[in-house]
Amino acid sequence: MKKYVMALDQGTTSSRCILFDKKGNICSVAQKEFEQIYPKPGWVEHDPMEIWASQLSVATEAISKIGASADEIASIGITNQRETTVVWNRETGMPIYNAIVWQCRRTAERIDQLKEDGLTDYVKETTGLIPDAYFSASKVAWILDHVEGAREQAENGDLAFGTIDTWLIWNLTRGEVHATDYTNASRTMMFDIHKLDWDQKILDYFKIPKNMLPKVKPSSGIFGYTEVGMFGESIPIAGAAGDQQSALFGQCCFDAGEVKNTYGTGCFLLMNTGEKAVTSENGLLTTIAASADGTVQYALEGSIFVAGAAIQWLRDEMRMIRKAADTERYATAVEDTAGVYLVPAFTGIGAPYWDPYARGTVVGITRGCKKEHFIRAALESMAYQTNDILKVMEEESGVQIRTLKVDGGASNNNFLMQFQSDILGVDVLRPQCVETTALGAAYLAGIAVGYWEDIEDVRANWALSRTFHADMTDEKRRHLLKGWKKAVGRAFEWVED
Ligand SMILES: Nc1ncnc2c1ncn2[C@@H]1O[C@H](COP(=O)(O)OP(=O)(O)O)[C@@H](O)[C@H]1O
Ligand SMILES: O=P(O)(O)OC[C@H](O)CO
Repeated sequence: MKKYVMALDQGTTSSRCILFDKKGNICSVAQKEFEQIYPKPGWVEHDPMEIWASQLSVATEAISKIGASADEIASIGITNQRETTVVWNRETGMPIYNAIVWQCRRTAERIDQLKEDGLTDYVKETTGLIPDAYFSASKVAWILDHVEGAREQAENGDLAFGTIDTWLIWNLTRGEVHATDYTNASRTMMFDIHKLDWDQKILDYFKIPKNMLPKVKPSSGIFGYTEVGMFGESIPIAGAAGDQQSALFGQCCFDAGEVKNTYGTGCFLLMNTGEKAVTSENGLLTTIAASADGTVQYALEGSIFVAGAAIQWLRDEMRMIRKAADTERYATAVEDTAGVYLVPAFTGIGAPYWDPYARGTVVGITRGCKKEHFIRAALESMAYQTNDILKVMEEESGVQIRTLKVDGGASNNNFLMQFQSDILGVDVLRPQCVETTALGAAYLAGIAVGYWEDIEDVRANWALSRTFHADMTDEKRRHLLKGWKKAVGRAFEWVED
């Protein structure tokens, strides 16, 4: 009997595997952090082999932890950090360079060139994206330009490109399947989100041969089967979606106008806009949302590059805290930040400003500034950045957002969620399961094989854990936001010559 659906959640800082049952309960979980490689300031890489090894080992661990067997697993759903780029040799299966991570800024100048070449509007209209080093296209071009012999090999058809979903599918099927889904393709800046095909003009511009690219499929459906020896039984890989689209699905935001915000390494606010691809004039992205019935749905997205990563920075580099959860205790030990603002623009700043040359800034420090104020300012920065996006989203979608569904690691922080509600002036809803990214992938894979019937079947699983109600005067909110606006202004164009 099929008891579980397996979700493989390959995030920016860790690989995770969760086995869910029919009610959406977590039955087993295994997680492993992996190395972040910073070869130069502003550059970020991962080792693709470590990503694959960690993902496989947590999958095996999650199964054995509860004594499950592979034949009890109905299907596998994959969800992943998006945009991160891997190029490998089809014959050997070996990457020709480290994965260039979504946060990496090395191709910022290449994107400046694209803008000078007058392609900004074309890229926006075709891909829904604002040209930026964040997306995969310029990363693939960088690898082809900098790895010896790579361009020639690519032209001969010897190389394959993939985002992390594609890399995992390739390895799970031992090189049988080279595929991605619509949501991941929509983050490459090479995919026409209206025609649902790779865009030849952009490929030509970056000199990327089309033969490197994976086949693009709906997010829910059979991608392939795991090789028998891997788990002792061949399991269908029946779902794949970028992690933010997967979280939107896992939060059951199936209808136009529904919104979620995920507080992970970065923070991503997505609104389902249904069959309509809403174009933003103010720094939001148009992207493809995951759906279970093969129809294409769209979303508006505000991407914040640094959220929980600022907390990791406090832990690992500043050594101010021992673990992320300690931030709540420090933040509530003081009344406010004593006027301190931290703008964590470590890798430039994303929506709605899009300045790749912005850098991290701390302002407002006085002699009385304590560690507690600093930590509180780091948490508050997530809420301020979210507010910047939510206001633009309301304006552009014409939808007034009254409640915000939240998830991701940092949504466990009660101080942050209360402050978020106060700053937005809306109710913040935290579900019982904040692993919605993995849950979304499980739903996509489970619906594809009939483990769940349809979206109505899974909607019943969504359960509220806590509502945070706004409790701040308008005057105080205005005062705090005014300070934030000034602080963000100080971070812009820091490293531009
Ligand atoms: N209680 C907490 N308070 C603040 N930040 C937290 C807390 N718990 C986790 N985080 C932050 O959330 C992030 C982990 O969330 P997760 O959803 O697992 O991220 P990802 O999928 O990007 O790896 C880390 O950056 C961590 O610093
Ligand atoms: O690893 P996360 O959860 O912060 O997500 C990363 C995003 O997919 C980047 O676009």
